[in-house]
This record gives sequence, structure tokens and C-alpha cells, in this order.
Amino acid sequence: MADIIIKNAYVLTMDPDLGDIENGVVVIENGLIKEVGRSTGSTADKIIDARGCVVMPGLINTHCHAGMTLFRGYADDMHLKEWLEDRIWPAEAKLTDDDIHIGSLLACLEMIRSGTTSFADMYIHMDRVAQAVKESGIRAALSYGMIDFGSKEKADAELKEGSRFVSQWNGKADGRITTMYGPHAPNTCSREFLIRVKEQAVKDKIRIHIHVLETEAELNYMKENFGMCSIHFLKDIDFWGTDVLAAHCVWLSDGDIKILAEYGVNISHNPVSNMKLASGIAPVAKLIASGANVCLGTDGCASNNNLDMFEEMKTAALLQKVGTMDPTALPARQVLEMATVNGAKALGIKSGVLKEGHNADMIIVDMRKPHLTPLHDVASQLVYAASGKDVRTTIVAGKVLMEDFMVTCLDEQDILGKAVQTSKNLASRIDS
Ligand SMILES: C[C@H]1O[C@@H](n2cnc3c(N)ncnc32)[C@H](O)[C@@H]1O
Ligand SMILES: [Zn+2]
Repeated sequence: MADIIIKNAYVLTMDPDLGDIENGVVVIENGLIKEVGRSTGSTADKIIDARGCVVMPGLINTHCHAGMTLFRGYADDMHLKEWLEDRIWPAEAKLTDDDIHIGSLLACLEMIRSGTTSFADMYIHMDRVAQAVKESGIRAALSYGMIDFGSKEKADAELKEGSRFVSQWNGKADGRITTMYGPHAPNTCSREFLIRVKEQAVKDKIRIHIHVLETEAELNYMKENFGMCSIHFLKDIDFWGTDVLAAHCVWLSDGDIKILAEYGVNISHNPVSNMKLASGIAPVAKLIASGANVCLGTDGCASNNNLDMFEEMKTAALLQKVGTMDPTALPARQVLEMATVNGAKALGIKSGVLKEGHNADMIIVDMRKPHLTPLHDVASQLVYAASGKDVRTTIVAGKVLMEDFMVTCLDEQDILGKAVQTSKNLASRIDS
């Protein structure tokens, strides 16, 4: 007896062999996908009728700072350097463990509601982010964000905390939590520190999550201080590999693109954040053409200002088209791949595709809406017309976290109330 059978669905498997199944079933057992097809001989405790809906892999947000939901709308319309140094970092210095817990629960709620089933996070007070992930039922690859600013003592302390977090949480919550090392960026971490982090990560067999070439200022800084850009600098210290998730990668030359593809680096494209902070346009079409693994992320809520991966998909497509002045750039199916299959590859998880033996991480999108009618092409509809609000049901590891628009895994009203109170208390602490 299976746990769940979803029937009468348009199944967008994202598997090249299975393709789309117009009137299909998905069978879930023990947290995994047992069967995907046109019909099934199985029976289950729970049957979900997905008539008029699309069942697809849950979206994978590969670059987030979940706790920053508390800073939604707190520092808008600013230059990145002042935004980060004058507003965000001073505010983050006042965050407590409890704040991060509530902020992360709020992020989990928002992600579950908008169809994200996994996310990669880099932040602080990470034990409480992990606790929120554990409680909510979502899947996540978590890293403690490390910055040494060239100080040896700071480097020692940061790496110690990063390692402690990895050893405490990797594989926890029935494997829903994995961990990564999170050196912040090549212009906020020293060369020596980045070398140490890479060595530690290889030794521990743990992936790395880092910001790279988000801004032109970083490019100039690296050239001035090291005589080369971040991509060549990181190549020089043997940092690159399939174990690295590099967020942003906006300021790339054609030579840089070749290096990233050659080393199999995973690149998290964050179009909304890049537009809001006017960081620039990442050469996503060129990266994909070169064979690099490009996935999608929202970045934190202070630079987006939501965690809706549907909005991110549409923006990615539109930005690439206008950036290259080519409307055929980044078509809908390719964007869907970025948000599912490629994201799973970047995090090293068996999700992102509906296929036997993979994690039962999926969403049901209700297409019976005015803005989703008529339905000529499912991929096009999902990327260009749908939004996170159309997600009806969210399932992670075979557990239903939201059903028929009702969040079942967390007390939504309680979290909303606490988030409002937390942000009020925080604002008064920041001002004092
Ligand atoms: C992990 C650290 O990364 C910071 N952070 C959040 N958003 C960005 C961004 N767009 N660029 C660089 N750093 C960022 C967080 O504020 C935290 O300090
Ligand atoms: Zn970021």
C-alpha cells in the first residue's frame, strides 16, 4: 500500500525520457516517488485528485538568506555597498537566535506557499535556521556565512563555527538537511582563508556556497589587489569544482565562462536581486550554451523582496531576452530546468525531477484560473503567467506541507504574529 496517489494530473516530470504525461498519476511511498505514469495498479491511504492541475517537481531556490525576511522592505532603493555596509550588516549585528528562528520560519512558510521545496541558505545563527527547516518539513542545504576580512583570529573562529555547524547538522531531519561551507565572497574573505575553507570542505566531503562577481566593484577590487578577476583568482587557488555553488556571477568575461563550464561549477542566477540592486545582467544564455550548470535563486528578502520562485523564473527569462536583445534567449522550458533539475544538481539532492526512486518533492499548481486560461503550453503558462499564489499543494519527502492552499505543517497565524512582533522589537533595538 502506497502513502499517496496523485491522479488525473498533467504531470510535468522534467525527465527527458518520461516527458509530460497529460493525464497521469504519481505514486508516493516512504518519502520517495514509487511510480510515475499513465495509470497505476497501486492503492494508497490518500488519493489526491489533481484534475485541472499540473503536478511538477518542487522548485529549488539555490541562493537565499532566509532570516532576511525580517528585513523585507527595510532598506530599499539603495546602492549595494551602502545597503549592505550601512543598513544590513549593522541590523544583522543585532539579530538574536530567536529572531532568526522566526524569520526563517516565515521564509519556510512563504516558500512552501509559493512552491519551493528545497533551498540553499547562507546566513548566521544557523542552528535556528536548521531548527526552522526541521520543524517545517522543507528541505535545505544550509551554510554558516563566514567572513574573515583578512584577520587570522576571525578566520579561525569563522571556520570553527562553520565546521561545527556542518558536523552538527549534516544529514539531519531524516536527511532533509544537508550542509555546505559558506565563505561569503572573494572580496570579503582573504585568499588564505578561502584556501583553508576549500581544504576543509574537500576533507569533509561538503559542498561550498559563495557569492562571486555580483558587482563591478568586486571585479575592480580583485583586479587591483590580485591582478585578476575572481574567476581566475579562484582558479589559481584550486577552488573551483562541481562541489561549488557560486551565486550571482554577473561580471563574467567569455574566458571566465569557459572556466566555470570546464570545472562544472554550479551558478545560481538571481535576476530580481541583480535588477533591484542594479548589479547587472548575468550572461546566463552564454553560460548555458557553454555547458555550465545554471540554477535559480531569489537571494534574501531585503533585495527581492519576496521568495517567489515563479516570479524569479519569469524575470530570468525576461531579463535575458532584453539583455541580449534576443527574444528567443532563455525559453520557458530552459527556465523550468534551471528552477528544478539544475537546482537539484547544484545541491546534490535527488529531487527536481518526477521519476521513480527520487525524493517525493513536488507541487500541484491549480490552472483553473482566469490568468491561466486558455492553456496552450504548460511550460509557457507556468513561467510567464503563473505565480507562487497558484500553488495548491506542496509535498516534501512524501509529506504534505500545504494542501488545497492550507498550510498543514506550521501554525501560520502564530508565525505571522510573532514575525510582526519580532521585527518591531528588532527595529527599536537597531534605533537605540
Ligand atoms: C551571509 C551574508 O550575506 C549577506 N548578503 C545578503 N544579500 C547579499 C548580497 N546581495 N550580496 C552580498 N551579500 C549579501 C547577508 O546580509 C549576510 O550578512
Ligand atoms: Zn546573497
